[in-house]
Amino acid sequence: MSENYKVKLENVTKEYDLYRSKSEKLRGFFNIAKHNEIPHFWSLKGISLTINPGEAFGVIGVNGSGKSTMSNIISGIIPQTTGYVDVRGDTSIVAISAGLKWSLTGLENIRLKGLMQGLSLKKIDDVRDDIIDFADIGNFIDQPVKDYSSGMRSRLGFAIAVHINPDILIIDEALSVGDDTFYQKCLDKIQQFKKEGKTIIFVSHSLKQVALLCDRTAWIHFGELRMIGNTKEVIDAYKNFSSNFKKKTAKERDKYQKDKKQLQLDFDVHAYEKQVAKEKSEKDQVALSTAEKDTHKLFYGEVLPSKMTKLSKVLVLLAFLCMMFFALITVSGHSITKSISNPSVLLQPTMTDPNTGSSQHFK
Ligand SMILES: Nc1ncnc2c1ncn2[C@@H]1O[C@H](COP(=O)(O)OP(=O)(O)OP(=O)(O)O)[C@@H](O)[C@H]1O
Repeated sequence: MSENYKVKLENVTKEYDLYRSKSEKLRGFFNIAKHNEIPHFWSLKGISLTINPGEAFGVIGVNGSGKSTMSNIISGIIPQTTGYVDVRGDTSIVAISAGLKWSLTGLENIRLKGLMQGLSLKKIDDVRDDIIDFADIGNFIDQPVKDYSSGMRSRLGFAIAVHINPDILIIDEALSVGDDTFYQKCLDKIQQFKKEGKTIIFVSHSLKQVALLCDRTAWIHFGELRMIGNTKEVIDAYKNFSSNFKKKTAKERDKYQKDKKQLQLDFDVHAYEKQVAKEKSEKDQVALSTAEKDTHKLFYGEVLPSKMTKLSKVLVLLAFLCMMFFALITVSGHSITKSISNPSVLLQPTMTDPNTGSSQHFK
């Protein structure tokens, strides 16, 4: 029987290349940069967790710990670097920085998000007024979103996300910029969602809001899952960490953060894969070679390479050579068959006589 979950992550990592120039970016894309030339940062270092249907799931952690990276991977905005991601149902994300197209008006954004979610134009028209009512941003609905305040963007983003009826609602820090009245309205809507048995992923620095809303919570710490479980227990452990951290001197705090970030720069995904395979082999009592094969499939089976592979490099080179060949044929004026049977004629361009139309070779 298949497991009953809404979201499953297994050994999910996310690597960012820290390019320092456009030429580095280009070389990075074509995968021709020298080994270790471009620094890498591992925003996630192997996250495994499941989120159950109908659960309100909290995600907490210090700034830069990887919370948004994880929620963006779950919502499909960015791909993982390795690992298995299974999301059962439509997701809708409300985040301060995601979702709305800034050059479009509020109304156009409603249509766009609705269409992207697979709603018919009729269904979008049906919910449009509810969204406008909920967002309560007056005539600004006809203005481009770039002219909105952050609170107004948050209102519209939240209103759209909850009215397009997603199976999984992801809220990433989006309640922190609204005023009190709107915040209460959002809380009521989230509670209604919970009652309807929908799944909610709630990313927040507000431990009070997480405690109020979430059944289970994950604490992400510098790219790793530090703790997962009952919300109160996780929040207590996090508060304990924070109060101990505050007791350290500024120098100690700085060193702690630098060391953790360095571990994210030095993370070796191949060593991690080997370690996962070894643990799998011991746990499932299977040969190491079998576990290594399974682990490799789990890590890379559903991941599209973001850089050029050897095969794509060869294909691009072939396409380039073909293009050059046909360009030379055009310039030389010889026929394709003649050029293929004797490519050296490409070096002897012909000249067409404008009176007779006949061609002659240049010597
Ligand atoms: N596009 C990117 N390129 C390089 N590094 C990135 C990129 N996006 C995120 N990061 C890095 O990944 C790490 C995790 O970022 P993320 O936004 O997921 O953290 P967060 O826990 O949501 O932080 P916050 O609480 O401040 O919102 C950070 O160190 C960030 O600098």
